[in-house]
Amino acid sequence: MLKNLLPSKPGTEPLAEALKACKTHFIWAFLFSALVNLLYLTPTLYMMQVYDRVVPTGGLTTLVLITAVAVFALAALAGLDWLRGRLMLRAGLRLDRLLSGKVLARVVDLQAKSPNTQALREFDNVRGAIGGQGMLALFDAPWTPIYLLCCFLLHPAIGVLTLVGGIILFTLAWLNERDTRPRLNKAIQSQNHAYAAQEGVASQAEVVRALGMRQSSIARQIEQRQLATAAQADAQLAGGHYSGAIKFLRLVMQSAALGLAAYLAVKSEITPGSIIAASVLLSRAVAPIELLVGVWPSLVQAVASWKTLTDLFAGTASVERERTTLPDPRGRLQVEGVSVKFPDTESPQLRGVAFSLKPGETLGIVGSSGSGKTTLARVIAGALKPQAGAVRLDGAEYEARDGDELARWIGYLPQVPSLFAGSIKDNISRFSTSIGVDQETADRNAVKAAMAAGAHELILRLPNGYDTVLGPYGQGLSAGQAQRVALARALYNDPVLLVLDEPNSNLDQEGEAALMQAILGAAARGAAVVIIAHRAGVLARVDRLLMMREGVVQLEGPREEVLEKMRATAGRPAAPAGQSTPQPPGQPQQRQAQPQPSAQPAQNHPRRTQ
Ligand SMILES: Nc1ncnc2c1ncn2[C@@H]1O[C@H](COP(=O)(O)OP(=O)(O)OP(=O)(O)O)[C@@H](O)[C@H]1O
Repeated sequence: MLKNLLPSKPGTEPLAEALKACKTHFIWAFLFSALVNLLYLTPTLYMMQVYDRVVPTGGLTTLVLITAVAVFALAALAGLDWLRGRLMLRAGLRLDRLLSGKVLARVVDLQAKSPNTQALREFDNVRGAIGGQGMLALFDAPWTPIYLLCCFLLHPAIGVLTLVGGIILFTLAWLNERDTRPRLNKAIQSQNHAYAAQEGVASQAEVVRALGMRQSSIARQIEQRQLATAAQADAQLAGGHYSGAIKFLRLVMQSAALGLAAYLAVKSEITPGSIIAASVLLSRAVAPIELLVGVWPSLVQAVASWKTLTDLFAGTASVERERTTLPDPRGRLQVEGVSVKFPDTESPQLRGVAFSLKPGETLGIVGSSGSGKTTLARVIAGALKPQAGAVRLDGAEYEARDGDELARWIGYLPQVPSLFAGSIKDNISRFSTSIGVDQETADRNAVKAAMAAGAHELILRLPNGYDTVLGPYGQGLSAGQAQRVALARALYNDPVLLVLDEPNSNLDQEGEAALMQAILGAAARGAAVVIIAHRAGVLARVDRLLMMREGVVQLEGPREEVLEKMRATAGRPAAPAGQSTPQPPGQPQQRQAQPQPSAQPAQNHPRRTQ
């Protein structure tokens, strides 16, 4: 089991290194635990001395002496116990310092359908178990055999009683583990679902209110919460039966030890001092088992959380790969046979998409809803990793550059602007002052990007201009304003590749003109620009057009040639029900089912890919 817990898969190195950095803390805490457990024998030995030496002889000097020694030993015990607790707490804090940033980075990098946004909570579970009683209980466990040996030394009968009792207790602890672990795992899962649902509703509270979904969302949350609390209660009840039985058995064993020792003392097989010592020794021998049963739920939760973290790190292995520093790219984009299939879907959303773009060229991507335009934009922006194929910038695969270094060269305006809580200037400069860029440089570049996006005047008209602070999710701007600020953010630091996903969906005429200027400006300085648009205006001056259909590139080539093909295709017989072909940009939408483009194989320009 321990072997499974040690992170060995590629990508989990930071976890292994963090554990290694805390190794000294663990070793010292373990050694101190050994001393603490030895010193726990003090009361036993003290009692034996008092009953066997002081009481029969009335030797008060001896009493003072052994009392002084016992007090000293107990003080050392308390000190060492405090020290080992502190060491484990420090180990937890060190883990936090070494790993919390990396955990957050991995969460951001995770490509899964439902990223584990609770990874930090999972990490806190692990830290809590290390800094709390859980690990100390594990360190105490190996001392059970030592106390057992002491019981045998006292008298074999007392040893046998402790051994039999220990075996019964151990069996109960094992049954407890077997019964409660699946219940606890189920409880943890339901709890995570309930928290995630609650966060989802809280972040969409306005929509929930406006759509009159208050009662239904509360009912759904209560249902999930009830499932979670029922699963928790079930696990607690199952654990409670065992801990109750264990406590009962321990008390019975303690009394049985007293009785047996008294009988042996009457028979003069042990000294009277050993009577109470036998009971104390027995309870020390079984205490770690009882303690372990008590902390078991938190240990199980910590183990589950550790496994989740290991999977998270293994699933994002490429983040910390060593990479050769490459020259600055110029903006030559190559998309080679890219395929994407989202988890839990039947067929791929992108299939063998291929095209290329030179620096300074502009490409418009069109296609009906759900044809895969946004998915392709996400792949080109480096936000989504394709399952097959490659995307290259100046010949180098995206993977060849570190994620942040790659993002430095790409400007991305997603379909939903996705601004963050913070000032407008921080949003435009991508919060770069938080990673050491000086404020003056960041401000200068933010203003430059806003000017390139034609958003400078608009921002100056806001109540606090560039210092206007946005709320969570960038609240505080109109949809059009947000889109223009997000365009400025995309243009920050003059990226060589610009990916704009429906950049004009919320813009007025002035905004659209500014957008056009920004696109032409970026192309003029040599950036490759990819624009996805349903509305024709912004595509009027692109160099090339690419038409998507059901995840496949249907047409691709110089704008006029593709338009001609689309017009020609639009004159063909109607498509089967449920399918539609987008109109050439700039043409009015037809009322009837749209005609299908022909399925002829590709010929010269424009290219046709199936
Ligand atoms: N996270 C996801 N999980 C599963 N399927 C997804 C996911 N995102 C998108 N899809 C599916 O991928 C397909 C392509 O979606 P995409 O958003 O790329 O279309 P689009 O062409 O941009 O549409 P629109 O013009 O409406 O924005 C759709 O069938 C959609 O249902």
